[in-house]
Amino acid sequence: MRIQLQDITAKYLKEQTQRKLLYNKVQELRGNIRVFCRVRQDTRGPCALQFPSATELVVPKLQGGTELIEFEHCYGPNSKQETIFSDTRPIILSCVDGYNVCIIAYGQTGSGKTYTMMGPLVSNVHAFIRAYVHMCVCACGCVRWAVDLHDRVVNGRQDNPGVNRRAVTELVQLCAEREEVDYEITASMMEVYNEHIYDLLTESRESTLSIRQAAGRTFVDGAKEVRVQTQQEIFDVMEMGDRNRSVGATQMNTDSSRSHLLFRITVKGVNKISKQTTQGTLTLVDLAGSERVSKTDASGDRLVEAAAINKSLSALGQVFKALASNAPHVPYRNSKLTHALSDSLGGDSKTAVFVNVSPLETNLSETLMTLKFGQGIRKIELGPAKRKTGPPKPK
Ligand SMILES: Nc1ncnc2c1ncn2[C@@H]1O[C@H](COP(=O)(O)OP(=O)(O)OP(=O)(O)O)[C@@H](O)[C@H]1O
Repeated sequence: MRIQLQDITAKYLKEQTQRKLLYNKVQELRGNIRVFCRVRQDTRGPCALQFPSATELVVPKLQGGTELIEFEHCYGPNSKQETIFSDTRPIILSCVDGYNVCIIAYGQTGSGKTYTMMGPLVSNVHAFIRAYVHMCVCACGCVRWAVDLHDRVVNGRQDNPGVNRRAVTELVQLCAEREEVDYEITASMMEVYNEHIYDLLTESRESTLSIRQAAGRTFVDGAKEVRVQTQQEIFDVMEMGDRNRSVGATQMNTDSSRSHLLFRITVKGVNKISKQTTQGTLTLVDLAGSERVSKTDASGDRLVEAAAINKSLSALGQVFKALASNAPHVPYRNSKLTHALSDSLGGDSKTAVFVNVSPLETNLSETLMTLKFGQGIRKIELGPAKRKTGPPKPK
């Protein structure tokens, strides 16, 4: 009887390992780094881009003529948030399996990065007016309903969530489905602002965080890690950090994010039967907008911010370029952003990049620059990702 049980357990573990390897192989064949293009909706003018197929877009060139550009998927202005997430969903399972996964939104200021990652933000005034009207309408007894409605209106992100919330929902669900594994999930949230890393989960902005290396891993030292269990707990952490983010008005976007946002979820698993351990991370990155200083009319603090943003984005471009050319040295340390992401970019991880662009003709030169950046990343052929597993934990 005992031998029979051991046999079944061994068979089960073998099959489980084979499933993970097979799944990873499928992901690798599709590419460890995938680039998607999203063109935002903008009612201020017609869309200057065309979409001949799901993977192609045609852009007018500045000097005349057009250019056909290909991505893993091109999402037009009417694409829904759930469609945007559908291509990214499969790599979330890789994180649960013990790989580092990184999802990045890149693009010009106001091109829809935060919309893609977080979801729409209902402006405070708009939200207040709508909530007030609903409160009045509901004053005759349905207070509870009115309060619920108010909460939903204030946070449009709950109604039409972006990649971040959908990724969290998927991750929590996948962990729950694996009854044979005990998972410990922690969340941290940081921003890189003016080449300094700030912990968004602590209120003080007096101290900055530094990056360290230990046991072959690069990590942000001292970043607060919050133990979380449910989807709602992760959303609460996200909202807490989001409130502390540096936001400023630029001429291109009144709610412009002036920092790079890094939301990291670490998933540690211990298989109850084999005691094998895994550790994967899911890093969700909403980059600050790339912008031409002249166009945004930046001065003073905004100018300093713009210079720091452009410097770190160009460092990110250099990292992708080095990876694309298989260079022996990848300059991760050229900026705080790339240094903090070094474990999540490169051969050891799986990355999805959304290049966000505007549909308007007035933004064509930035759109072309963004698309070129995305094309550069597409050239990268990353080696097989390494799964982070550990020996069985002692009983
Ligand atoms: N696909 C979309 N559909 C409708 N509205 C959108 C879409 N994408 C963006 N917007 C709207 O455009 C505005 C700018 O978007 P968002 O703040 O996401 O840009 P961003 O790229 O994050 O800008 P920044 O780099 O300045 O932070 C917001 O009001 C947002 O609601």
